[in-house]
Amino acid sequence: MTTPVLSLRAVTRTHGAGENAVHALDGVDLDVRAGELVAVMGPSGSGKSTLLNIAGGLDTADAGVVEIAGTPMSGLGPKQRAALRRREIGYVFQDFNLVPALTAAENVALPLELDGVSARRARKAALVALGEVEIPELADRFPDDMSGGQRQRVAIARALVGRRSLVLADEPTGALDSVTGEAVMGVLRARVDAGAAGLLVTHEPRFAAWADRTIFLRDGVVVDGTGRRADAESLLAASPRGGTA
Ligand SMILES: Nc1ncnc2c1ncn2[C@@H]1O[C@H](COP(=O)(O)OP(=O)(O)OP(=O)(O)O)[C@@H](O)[C@H]1O
Repeated sequence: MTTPVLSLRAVTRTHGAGENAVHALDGVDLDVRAGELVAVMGPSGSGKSTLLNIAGGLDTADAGVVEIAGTPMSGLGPKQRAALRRREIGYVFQDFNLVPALTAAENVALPLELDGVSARRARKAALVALGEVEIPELADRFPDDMSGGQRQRVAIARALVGRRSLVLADEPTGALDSVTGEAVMGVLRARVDAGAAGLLVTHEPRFAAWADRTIFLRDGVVVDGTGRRADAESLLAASPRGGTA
């Protein structure tokens, strides 16, 4: 079997300390392979965003191992980690995180330019990505002059630009009407079918149905259908699309 693009083993993350300690993740095992989209569901506060942040190198685990394409995150210094994030990982945030002073194309080109790609090549790649999310005509428009759905598409184009191998999406359909939400899922699914690995946090079963499998978090633990801690083997094996781990 190929090396997973994302691999988590016994990952634990506690926020705060002492009486206020919150075990946001408690012994999580997960593999996501190229061509696979995994949905993460669970109640508010169950650790979904923490899982995504750790998978994307925005937060670090207290214990356990996180590997991106076989490279342990813990072995990288801050600069190497930032470079890995920019090159390999696309992240769609709940609140878009677009830079208001930059146009759509400039927002999308930004991660490439930060990585040393020339402005011309970065713009070209940004226009391709904006075409993929079907808003090429908005390339020179600023975020404040767009609808929520259009802004979300820009955010997705930014996560997809430059062929990232791992796409992490935290409620990417959150602010959208259902038609636009389905379209966004279609874009994400297409990129995964083209070879990326995808991890999607969603509250909505109809969006999770686009995934190859769904894992459920409760109080920082991956649970099975009965609410008990899921055994690692069932978690690491892919099941049919829309199936549960
Ligand atoms: N920076 C932080 N400091 C302290 N506690 C935190 C921090 N970030 C998250 N938590 C706590 O960790 C737990 C998991 O939070 P997380 O945001 O990962 O949950 P979630 O499942 O994404 O929730 P939601 O669906 O509401 O976004 C929660 O109890 C939360 O209050």
